[in-house]
Amino acid sequence: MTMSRPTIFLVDDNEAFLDLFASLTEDQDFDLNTFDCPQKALDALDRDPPDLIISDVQMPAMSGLDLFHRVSDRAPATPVILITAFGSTEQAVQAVQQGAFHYFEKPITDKLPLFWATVREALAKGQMQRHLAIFKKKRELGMKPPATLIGRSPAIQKVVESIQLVAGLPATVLISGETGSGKELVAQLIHEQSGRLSETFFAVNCGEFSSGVLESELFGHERGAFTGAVDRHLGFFEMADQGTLFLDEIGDAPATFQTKLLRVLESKRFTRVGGTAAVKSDFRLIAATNQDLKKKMGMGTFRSDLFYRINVYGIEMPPLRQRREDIPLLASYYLTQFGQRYGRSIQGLSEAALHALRRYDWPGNVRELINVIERAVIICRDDTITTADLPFDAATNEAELSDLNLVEMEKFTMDLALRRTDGNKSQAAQLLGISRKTLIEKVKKYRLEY
Ligand SMILES: Nc1ncnc2c1ncn2[C@@H]1O[C@H](COP(=O)(O)OP(=O)(O)OP(=O)(O)O)[C@@H](O)[C@H]1O
Repeated sequence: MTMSRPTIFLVDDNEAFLDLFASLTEDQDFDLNTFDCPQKALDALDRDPPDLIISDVQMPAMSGLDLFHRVSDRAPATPVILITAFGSTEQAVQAVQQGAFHYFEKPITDKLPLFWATVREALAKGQMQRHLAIFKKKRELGMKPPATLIGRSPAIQKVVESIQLVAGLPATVLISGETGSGKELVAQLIHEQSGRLSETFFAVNCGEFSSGVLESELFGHERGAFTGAVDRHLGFFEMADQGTLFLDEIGDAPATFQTKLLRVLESKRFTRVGGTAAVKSDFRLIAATNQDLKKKMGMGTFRSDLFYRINVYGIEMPPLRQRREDIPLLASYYLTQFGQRYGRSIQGLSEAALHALRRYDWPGNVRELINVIERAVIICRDDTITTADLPFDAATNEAELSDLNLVEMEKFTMDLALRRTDGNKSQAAQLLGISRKTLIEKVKKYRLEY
């Protein structure tokens, strides 16, 4: 299924008509495949469904009406236009009553403008149905607002450069990093900057589903593929055509799925579960993992050929504790966001609260920080968030100060002075009563970043 040039199957046992039709369509904006026998058309449909089928009604092996019924079973979204000769109009009318798109009486040469208009309408309807299926799914999943990557640390700057470098290339990207460190956000940014034709970005967590469900979610399934498959279901591979598919926790993908995924990535084709038709889809894959895939490869639980296929370009997300200078920026960004959401006008965080945030190790990374800020905004009674609004034990900095040793006390005070002066070292040194030179030395020693 591609959105560029549509494909039309023309089925007629009369070869002269096939030739005539082919010559009429030379300058039309679609690809025409002609079949002198309906069975051949059905076989081709199983391999690669067209966007429209135009068929004669009276044919020896199978009537156009039968062909229409079989098409509705195998590819219900494919519109069918029937062409009738004298004497077979009744069958065509019956087919239209049962859902065929339209019928025309031969000769069509005397009504070509109307015929082409109908063909275009049928193609548009087919495309609209596919768009609608994708649109519905997108609405179901909730459209994501544009991604914002906060952070000025060198580690985040490196990530931003990687995104810019790889976004426009068709390469598969593997993002690794701890949970909540922003892997999905980076994937979304790559998608936004990739210029992919469609705006679809689908995220699927491979660890969330059992093997069977994962396959049916990604490959889709045909009606009757298994108990409960009452209708055809489009999978994410198909819906992400021209867009981006983000496979999170790829390390958790079951072995059978890994094998099938490798095949899809190599051929860009797949079949729906329970189906035989080969479906084409041009999606860009971004995968993510919070596990060490090389280790899993060593243990034999992750296919090495799949690893090399997805790790064409790797991006490593640094954990938040390794870029503590981003914590105040993230905290204030999300403070504003939640302040607006909950209708609270909170000015900021107390020095001690900010200090506690900077000291904490954030095993849940940015996601955990967001939760902490949201909770703080909700419970905060004043216009400033204090350590009392923070959940973790280490937050009680005021009480904890007496426990700090002298070095930590010094670090804390310098941190405070630098923040108060917006990082102006001369002013901070003055405030602390030490020389600028000493301050610079200590800043370096304690790795205080401003
Ligand atoms: N640098 C950042 N700036 C702003 N928001 C961020 C940043 N990094 C992460 N976030 C936000 O933190 C939350 C968690 O990020 P995300 O879902 O991308 O993490 P993840 O690494 O994919 O997590 P997991 O491994 O658990 O799937 C999201 O709401 C995301 O928008």
